[in-house]
Parts: sequence; structure tokens; C-alpha cells
Amino acid sequence: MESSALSSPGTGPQDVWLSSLVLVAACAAAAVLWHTDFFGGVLRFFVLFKIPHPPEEGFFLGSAFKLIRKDHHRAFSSWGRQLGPIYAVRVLCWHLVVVVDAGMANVILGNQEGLNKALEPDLSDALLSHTGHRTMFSADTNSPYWRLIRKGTAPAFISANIKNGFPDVIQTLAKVIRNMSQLPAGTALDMNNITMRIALDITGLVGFAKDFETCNTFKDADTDELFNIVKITFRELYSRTTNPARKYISWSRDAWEAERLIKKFRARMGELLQEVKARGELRTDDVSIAAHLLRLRDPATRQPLPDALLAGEFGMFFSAGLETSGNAISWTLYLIWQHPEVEARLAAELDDAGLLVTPQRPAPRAMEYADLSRLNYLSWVCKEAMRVRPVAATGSTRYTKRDLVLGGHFLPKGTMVDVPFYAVHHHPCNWEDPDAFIPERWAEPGAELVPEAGSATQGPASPQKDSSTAVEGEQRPKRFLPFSTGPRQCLGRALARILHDASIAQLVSHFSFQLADRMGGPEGVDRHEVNRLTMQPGEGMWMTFQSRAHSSEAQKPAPAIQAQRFSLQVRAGPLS
Ligand code: HEM
Repeated sequence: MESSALSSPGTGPQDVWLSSLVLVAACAAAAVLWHTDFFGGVLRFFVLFKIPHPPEEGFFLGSAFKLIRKDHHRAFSSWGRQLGPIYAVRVLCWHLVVVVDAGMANVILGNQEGLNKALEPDLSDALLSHTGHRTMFSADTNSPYWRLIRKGTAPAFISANIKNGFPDVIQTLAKVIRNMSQLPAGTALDMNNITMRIALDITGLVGFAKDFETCNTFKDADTDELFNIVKITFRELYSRTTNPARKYISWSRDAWEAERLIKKFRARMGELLQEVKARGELRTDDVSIAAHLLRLRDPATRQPLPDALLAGEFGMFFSAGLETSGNAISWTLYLIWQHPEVEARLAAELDDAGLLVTPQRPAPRAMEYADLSRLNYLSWVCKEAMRVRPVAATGSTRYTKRDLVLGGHFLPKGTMVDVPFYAVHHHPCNWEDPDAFIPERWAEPGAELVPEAGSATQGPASPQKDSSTAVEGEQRPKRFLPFSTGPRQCLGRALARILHDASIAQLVSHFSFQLADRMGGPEGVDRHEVNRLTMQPGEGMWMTFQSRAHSSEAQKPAPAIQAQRFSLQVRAGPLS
């Protein structure tokens, strides 16, 4: 019996080996699946279906076609209105959870421990990294590297240090105004090109003590100009999100050219680093971004950071500040044109401050740093423009590092959550009359925060204002998020605000702008609006301008200041 049992099928020594092998292979496969988060992916796939999805989502591809559209930020916004403040979109078997309620957005962006910035490193670092190392923009929030760079460069952006750079801001703007004044009346200029030049030269001067001199003349930009390189490479990086194969196979001329420019951008940043180093010993009063980066020491070795890392960080600061600032100024000029009463009230404020050019005052006094805090209406207009047209329209994404319940929904660990800033700014649960451009809404102190319950300015109640949306240490969440919020919020926002507000003040002080006919009116602007990493006017922002020194039209007396909020005259219907 014994021998027959031993020799029965499946129990011989070969079978024991075979079974062990199968067991080991199964364990190895399970380990690989565990390691690659396969089981988590399966769990998320089923659990996240419980969150509302757009009804028109396709069975196989989900919302893929909507998400790769150039106006996907508007789709996020209309889904938010249709589905409520938290919903999900699917592509194949992957879900992206989207939150548009300000309270929930603050939980996602403000949380340091449980969430991490979700960025495809290839995307941003293809442009920036010289070593394959992540730059600060996409490094892990809990990594010593991110903390080192963030903490080490933050002092460059405190107001006392930014103030030092204000004369450079004014000098750059003076060059632009001089060049514009010399152009024949009626000339149409692509103001988006000009505002990019302004952003480039000011970031160069304030951050790196380097004048790129693109505002010296308005010669047609060739591809060597950094803002052009950044524009083309950003377009390519965005194309790679929808078609990752482009990284490996540059089958189109565009992709090949972009790859060449990506290399060129890195080379230019390397040269800039060498130029800064060649200036010799850093002065103790040098508070530029470059000086702060050069002073950093590797905590382990106490040695300066290697050149390749530093050049990557130089590139990161340029690309973070350039398109964002340049496009933001363009959108503000456009919105001012669209709202003549806003222009008139802004001109009146600049006039009262002695900054407006008039036939009687062709050379007004120079703008000072302190003017920025005195010009209240200017600041309202600029904030409102950043609310209505936030350039980081797609927003910011985070991974949940542990299970989370948000707005009554269970989000398993590893869920990707997006906070689309355009949709947050345009959702009625956060803002009253959200599509309208109303600078006066900023008269309310604390307008950037969700209003207190029961306050007169509280918008329609959000169905999701429960304890799960409260942020620790802050009772009222932020609903104004052009620069995001939390530990990863824009580091350069103080510089960005000064660059933006001073540019608007100086340009509007000297000129009255009109949208050029070739733009096709507001419908044409909306039609060409494109969101590739930043929301931008796809065909430029062509405008004509009249000097206020000659024009009686530009000097129309300002109407009495409007106390009511909804009486502004608008050149087109509300944005949607
Ligand atoms: C209107 C202009 C700007 C806008 C709207 C803007 C917006 C943003 C946004 C939305 C983020 C991502 C935040 C997040 O992921 O939660 C960001 C990050 C960043 N921005 Fe800006 N930005 C602007 C200008 C600038 C400028 C001028 C600089 C510096 C020269 C700058 C430097 C940075 C840096 C270094 C980060 C990465 C911060 C980190 O990951 O810790 N930005 N910005």
C-alpha cells in the first residue's frame, strides 16, 4: 500500500519539485504584483466607480478624448457643475478623482503627510534635469532634496528681497513702453509675445542678475529666445502626456525640433550657471535665486551641489515663472479691454496716484514699490483676472498615500486626485456669480477665503462643507488658488504678483488697449484658447493701443465708482 501510495500520480519527487517551483513562481508573481501595486489598482478600479462619473463616458476609453482636448479645463468645470464638487473621470481602467469644492481642495493640497505631489517625472524633468534627477518641482514632498531646495531658496522671495529687484522691474517696463511709444499709431502687437519678454527679462534680472535684453527691441523672436524655447518644449511635453511614445520616436518634425530645443534649453541653463559662477565670490547681500542656490550645501557631504543639479534648478525656476507670468499678464490686459468700466476706474486710480499719462502730464512720476500696496483697485483687478483666467487651469494633482474619506467617498491609498483651479474658481459652491469678472468682490476683507457660514457674501451653500473638509489650524479654506496652497504652493508667488501688478499698472498708465480685429473678438479668443501646461491664448493676444498722452478717447473721465457689484459693462457675454 505504502509503495503504491508513494508511486501514485502527483506525489513523485519530480512532482514535489514541480509543485515547489509553481509555488515559488506564484509567490514571485504575487510579490511583483504587490510591488507594482496591481492589487491596489484592482481595488481602486472597482471602488472608485462609486464616485459619480460623466454620463457620456465611453465604455472602453472613458473620458480620454475629452481629457486630451485643448480646453479640458472647461470640461472639468462643466462636469463639476453637473456632477457636484467631487467626481471621477476614467481612462481605460484608471480613475482620476477630481475635487472642485474649495474645502476639499484644501484638504488635498494642504496635507503634508498623507498625500504627495503626483507628477510624471519625465514630463517636467525632460526639460529640466541634466542628470535624470528630479528637480524641486517634481521631487517627493517628503524628500530631503525637496526640503533643501525649497527652504534654501525661499528667502529669495521674501518681500524685503523682492523689493530690491523692483528698480529692475520698472526699468524693464520702461523699455517696453519706450519701444511701444515709437511704433506708428494703430500698430497691432502680439501682447502675449511682449508679456513673455517682460517675464523673461524680469525673472532673469531679479532672480539671476542677468539681463536677457529681449525687451530692448521687439525684433521678431527667433527660436533662441528662452521664452520661445520654453513655449515649444512645453507644447512637446504636453504632447507627450497624450502620446508617451513621442519621447522615444520623434517621427514628426515638430517632435524632433522640440527635442533639439529641450537640449538647447539645458545648454543655456548650464551656460547661465557658469556665467553666475564666473562672477566670483558671492556677496553676502546677494539675495537672488541664483545666489541662494549656489550657497546650498549637500547635508551629507557639506559640499556645494553639483553643477548638473544646479543647472536643472535654474531651468526649473525659469520654466515655472515664464509662461505662467507672461500668460497671466496677457489675460489681464484682455479682461481689462473686455470691461471698459474697469479700465476707466483703474485709470482713475492711477491718475489719483500721479501715475497716469495724460496730455497735461505726459511724463508722470516713476512708480515705486510702495505704490503696489496703495493701489487697491489695481490689486482687485489683478486678483480677479487670476481668478477668472487662472493660468495653471488644470491645477495640481496628488496621490493619496493612505486610505482617505473625502466628501463622503472612500479613496483607497494610491488614488490620484486633481484640483483643477479653473473649475474651482468657476464653481458656484465657491464663488457667487463665478463666471463674471467683478473686481469689486475683492473689496471684502478675506475674500480669498471661503466666507463664514451665514455671511452676506456666502455663495450658494456647498453640499460638502462637512468636517472632512476642514484643514487643520485653518477654519476657512482658501477658494482663490491661482498659486495653489499648502506646502507645494508656488514658491515664486510674491515675485509673480509684483511682476504682474507692476506690468498692468505701467502698461495701463501709458496706453489704452483694444483687441485687434484679427483676434475675431471674444469668441475668437475663446476659440483659440489652449491649455498646454498653462492656459494661454493659442494664437497670441494681438492688440492695438493708443497712447494716453495723445488720445482724448483714452482720457474719458472715469465714471463714479460703482458700489454695486453687478453693473459692469461687458464687451461680450460672460465666460463659461
Ligand atoms: C502668475 C504667475 C505664476 C503662477 C500662476 C504660478 C503658479 C504655480 C502653481 C499652480 C504651482 C504648483 C503648485 C502645486 O503643485 O500645488 C507653482 C509651483 C512653483 N512655482 Fe509658480 N507660478 C507663477 C510664477 C512663478 C514665478 C515667477 C516663479 C519663480 C521665478 C515660480 C516658481 C515656482 C516654483 C519653484 C514652484 C514649485 C514649488 C514646489 O514644488 O515646492 N512661479 N506655481
